[in-house]
Amino acid sequence: MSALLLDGKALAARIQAELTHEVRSLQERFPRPPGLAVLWVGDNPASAAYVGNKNRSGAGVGIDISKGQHLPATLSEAELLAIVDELNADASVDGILVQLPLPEQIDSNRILDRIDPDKDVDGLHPTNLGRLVRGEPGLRSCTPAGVMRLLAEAGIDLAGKTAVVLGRSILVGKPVALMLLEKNATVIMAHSRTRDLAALTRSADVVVAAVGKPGLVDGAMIKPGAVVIDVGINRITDAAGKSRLVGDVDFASVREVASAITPVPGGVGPMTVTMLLANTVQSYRRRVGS
Ligand SMILES: Nc1nc(=O)c2c([nH]1)NC[C@@H]1CN(c3ccc(C(=O)N[C@@H](CCC(=O)O)C(=O)O)cc3)C=[N+]21
Ligand SMILES: [Mg+2]
Repeated sequence: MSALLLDGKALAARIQAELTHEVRSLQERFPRPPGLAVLWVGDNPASAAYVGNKNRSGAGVGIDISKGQHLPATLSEAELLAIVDELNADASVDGILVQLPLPEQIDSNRILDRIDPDKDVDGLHPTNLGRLVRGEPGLRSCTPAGVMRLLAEAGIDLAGKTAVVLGRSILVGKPVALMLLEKNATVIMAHSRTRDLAALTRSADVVVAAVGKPGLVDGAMIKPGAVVIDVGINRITDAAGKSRLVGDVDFASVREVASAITPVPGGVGPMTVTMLLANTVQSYRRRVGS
């Protein structure tokens, strides 16, 4: 058996086309475009591809990305707080995303706490995380939202299924576990201290890997017919000395066992960017009163 490929790139393109249309028709009534400000501090290479992709896609759907900034690695916390304050007060900005990780002189939670929750398109402000825990609508983290959208579009029903989430980060593991729970999955959160990970993953109908370890999940750890979502984005140098992007899942062995699998690249990554744009449009609608 070879698993169905969950094509995030194709789905992202479709949703972005819908967003483009939506933005264009909104602009017939509201003159200003949606505005997204991405703040990237320092030169973390993991962020480079993401920022580039967001800028291209954002501009593509008609979002104004001009308030974004690439800031020096030596920036102080006070300086970053001041920039967030300015963006909070700027009526042309609907979404603010502060790229993580931040340099060590900056406390990321203090920055995230400062973002206006209604502009928090990354869904990381305590108010938006609280709404998620409560099951209320609100801005939701982009990667988890992208995972859920991929599952929904593939018609994968989660009710009563056992879902194992690998990784407990605030960016992915914790929020995706809550979203799976909201769809009535039985959710198990595994992490670096988990004993006998393979026994847990072999019991799972759905595995979401979000750890950042290439090859962590292989075919022997997967129950035949399970759905495997690979959130990992790892840049490695392969045997031929070429740099390439791989996930946390050993794609070759898992695809022979799973019923559906996301590739890396072209799976969850493009969906993350797309959910960010969707959140920006959602925030824009709210702010212009539509
Ligand atoms: N506040 C914050 N929110 C984030 O959501 C966030 C962050 N910080 N810091 C960094 C990570 C990483 N991340 C990616 C998103 C999309 C791709 C993506 O589009 N990947 C493409 C390929 C990109 C390439 O070719 O390099 C793909 O998987 O097909 C990658 C990485 C979001 N992150
Ligand atoms: Mg962990």
